[in-house]
Amino acid sequence: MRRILVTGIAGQLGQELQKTLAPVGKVIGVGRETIDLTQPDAIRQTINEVKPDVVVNAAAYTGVDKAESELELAEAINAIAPGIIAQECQKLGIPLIHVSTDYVFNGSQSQPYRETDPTNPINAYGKTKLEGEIAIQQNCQNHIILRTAWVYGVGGKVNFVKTMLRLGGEREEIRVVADQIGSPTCTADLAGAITQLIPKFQPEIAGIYNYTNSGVASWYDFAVAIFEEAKQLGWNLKIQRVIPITTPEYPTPARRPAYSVLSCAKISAVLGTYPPHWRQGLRNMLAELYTQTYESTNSIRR
Ligand SMILES: NC(=O)C1=CN([C@@H]2O[C@H](COP(=O)(O)OP(=O)(O)OC[C@H]3O[C@@H](n4cnc5c(N)ncnc54)[C@H](O)[C@@H]3O)[C@@H](O)[C@H]2O)C=CC1
Repeated sequence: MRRILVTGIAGQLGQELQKTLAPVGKVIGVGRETIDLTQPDAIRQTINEVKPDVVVNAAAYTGVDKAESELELAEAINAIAPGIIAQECQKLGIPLIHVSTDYVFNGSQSQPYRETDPTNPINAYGKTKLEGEIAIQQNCQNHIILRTAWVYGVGGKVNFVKTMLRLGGEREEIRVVADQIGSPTCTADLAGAITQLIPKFQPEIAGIYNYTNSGVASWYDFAVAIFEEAKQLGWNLKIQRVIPITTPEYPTPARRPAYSVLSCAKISAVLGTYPPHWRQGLRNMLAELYTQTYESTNSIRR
């Protein structure tokens, strides 16, 4: 049976991969305690001990704002570590599937970014992720770099959906940025795509791919949809009004691209299907989260 080493197993994507990858191989999931990506020797040692048939790198420094002041740490995890993983995969002759981001682009385009469009990150996180992509391309022939965006999942400790549900339970009114456009992407669909890619991998398909859910939204649209769908499920929320605001009205340490829609035509040709619409992904995620949240409350009551 194929052995799949997954880094970042405790992250929102990692947790989903643990579930979805089971039918295509034996998952060896490692978290920060087993393989600290700031330690090159630990990376080399773990890969050589596990002897995987494929590596999925789902670990990353994902604090977009904190990366502005912790550049060295972000670089170690997002730029240097992927290069070392890539070297080990190359030595073993195995494929590496690595997850990257829409933040490699500056967001000035008004049509979906294709894999070949010029990169130009506008924040520290995006720069470190781009450096990681380059390190992989230079060190491992059999790579898939999967760029995604606006990721959320049931397993995440913090993500936009969970933040909205918390705030929506506390407040009647909330202000959300309406001038940044992207495609909210649920980990279940992203992990599903990675799961499909693994058995299909051949050296001829190596390269960069975009994968997000279909359709576009602003953070404001996304928030409105979260509340609509959650209320339909019976979620207990106070929220009455979502107010659209502009990016300058919600200043953050890191700049964010205004437009980060990614074209998924290339990966759809490989998978034989387009990604589901983001609203469907959201509906599925909320249904699962609702069951988890309210089932555990019921069991406490009992
Ligand atoms: N969350 C998002 O909106 C987006 C995420 N991505 C990318 O998707 C991938 C998955 O991200 P998420 O699951 O959302 O992130 P996450 O923050 O939920 O998980 C990242 C994982 O990496 C691990 N990690 C951090 N530092 C480490 C270290 N020094 N050594 C070992 N492990 C370490 C963390 O413990 C965590 O489990 C990442 O490559 C991220 O850059 C891309 C676009 C958007």
